[in-house]
Amino acid sequence: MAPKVIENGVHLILGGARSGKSKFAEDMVIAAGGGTYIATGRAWDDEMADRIAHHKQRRGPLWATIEEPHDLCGVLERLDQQSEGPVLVDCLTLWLTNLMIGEHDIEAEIERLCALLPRLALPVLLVSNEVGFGIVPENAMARAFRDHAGRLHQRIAALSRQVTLVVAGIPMSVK
Ligand SMILES: Nc1nc2c(ncn2[C@@H]2O[C@H](COP(=O)(O)OP(=O)(O)OP(=O)(O)O)[C@@H](O)[C@H]2O)c(=O)[nH]1
Repeated sequence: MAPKVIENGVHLILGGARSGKSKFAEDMVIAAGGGTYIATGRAWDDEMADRIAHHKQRRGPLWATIEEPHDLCGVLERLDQQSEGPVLVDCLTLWLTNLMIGEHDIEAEIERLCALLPRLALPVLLVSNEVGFGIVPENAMARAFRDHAGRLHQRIAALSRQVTLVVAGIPMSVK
């Protein structure tokens, strides 16, 4: 069950694929009367396009949606000047994937995000995939991704007011 009140500051929401992490975060924003959804995902094939259409339909009219695969910090900075409502970012791991594919400077982007988040007046919910529980991936890019994600989560968790791990649809409070 989602907490009824969204507190100021950052709330990191972790979970595996199809763990219910997005629904948990969305329910919190809906309970607060709506907000802005920042989608970092892209419709790279028909299956993802179907999923995105399903997500849009599920969210309904309480939301403003911004689709931004790379410049997450730029969008957050603009929103912080324009609105007061909660912002949900879904998800950090797709943002990392997009940065890796686009050969961006990942460490610099992580530094930029970690410097920005504590300065925001907006309540921000950050959804991300916990990818570190499995065996060591065979290919180098997957290992680099897993390592970037693990380090990013540690940095974000340290500055977050709340951290929740969603397991099989059940939110577990970590911080
Ligand atoms: N471009 C775009 N992407 C979206 C939109 N809505 C959702 N997404 C993307 O869809 C992704 C979630 O897709 P799924 O694979 O279905 O869900 P999941 O996160 O694995 O599942 P849960 O753990 O249950 O949340 C999010 O990370 C978003 O980036 C949208 O309106 N536009």
